Amino acid sequence: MTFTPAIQWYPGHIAKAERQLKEQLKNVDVVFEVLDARIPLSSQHPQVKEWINTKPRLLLLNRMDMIPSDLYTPWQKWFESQGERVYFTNAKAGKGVKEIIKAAKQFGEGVNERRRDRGMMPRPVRAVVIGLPNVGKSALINRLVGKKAVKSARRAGVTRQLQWVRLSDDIELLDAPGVIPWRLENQGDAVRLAICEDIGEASYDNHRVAAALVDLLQELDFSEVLSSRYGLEVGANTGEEYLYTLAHQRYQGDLERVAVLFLNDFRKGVLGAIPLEFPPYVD
Ligand SMILES: Nc1nc2c(ncn2[C@@H]2O[C@H](COP(=O)(O)OP(=O)(O)OP(=O)(O)O)[C@@H](O)[C@H]2O)c(=O)[nH]1
Repeated sequence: MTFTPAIQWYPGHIAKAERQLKEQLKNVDVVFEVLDARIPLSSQHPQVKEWINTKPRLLLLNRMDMIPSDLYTPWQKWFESQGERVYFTNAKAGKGVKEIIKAAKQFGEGVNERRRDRGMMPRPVRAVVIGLPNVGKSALINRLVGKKAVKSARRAGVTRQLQWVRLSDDIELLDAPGVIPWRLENQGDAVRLAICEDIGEASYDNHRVAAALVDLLQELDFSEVLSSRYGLEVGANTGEEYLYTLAHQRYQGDLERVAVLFLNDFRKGVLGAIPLEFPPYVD
């Protein structure tokens, strides 16, 4: 038996967020798009390319600490095969940040060459960090700026107003990240985004999302992390049955409590570095 999490989205908010994002994109030369390294495919928005148009974009696979390091090269190769450049970051610890600044400078040189060709004065390259809610945009901006300029929190949706920050003589950054709203037509993506908490104004049943995570861990051959953490094998159980049994064995049948505990364990990395997506096979 499979369960479809009841994920709801609010169209008015999505339209407003899209307008704000497009406005931010209009003002910059380079775009840093933050993806979740655990789900690099689901955390991409299909329309971003169209919105950015010809502007250079760097894909940042953030939360690199939450996947095994032997996946870095395969992902890099896969994205290269798609014509994309990716960088791995751990925005919390500040890993991979210098490389991004270097790459932005290179793009800036290109921008200024084109300006010079048109008889215009060179100026610092303007950049913006964009991504789905809670993927680590603010943490990354803090690292790029080098001080706690932007509030970063574990809860989705804390990002505030727009301002430029000078990173160096060559780079200016919008201190407010661009939040990408997600129209979730694809329920598979929706479930993975909900599991990783990379969602904004959405609501869902914790126990259904948690059950889907159990199913996914089993499908991806990670079910032993469950038995070692909770002392209960998944065996032939569905995710829903597993959580139900766990709730009755340990938590007086409190399914919601088990679901929240389990989702938090996954989201905080307590269960280990567990990727939920792998690079697709290419010939
Ligand atoms: N383990 C780990 N945690 C991270 C990383 N980057 C960010 N985080 C954590 O993820 C959570 C969300 O980070 P934020 O920077 O607030 O995310 P955001 O994308 O700005 O979120 P919104 O403002 O809601 O759009 C925080 O608890 C961060 O500490 C990372 O690379 N690794």
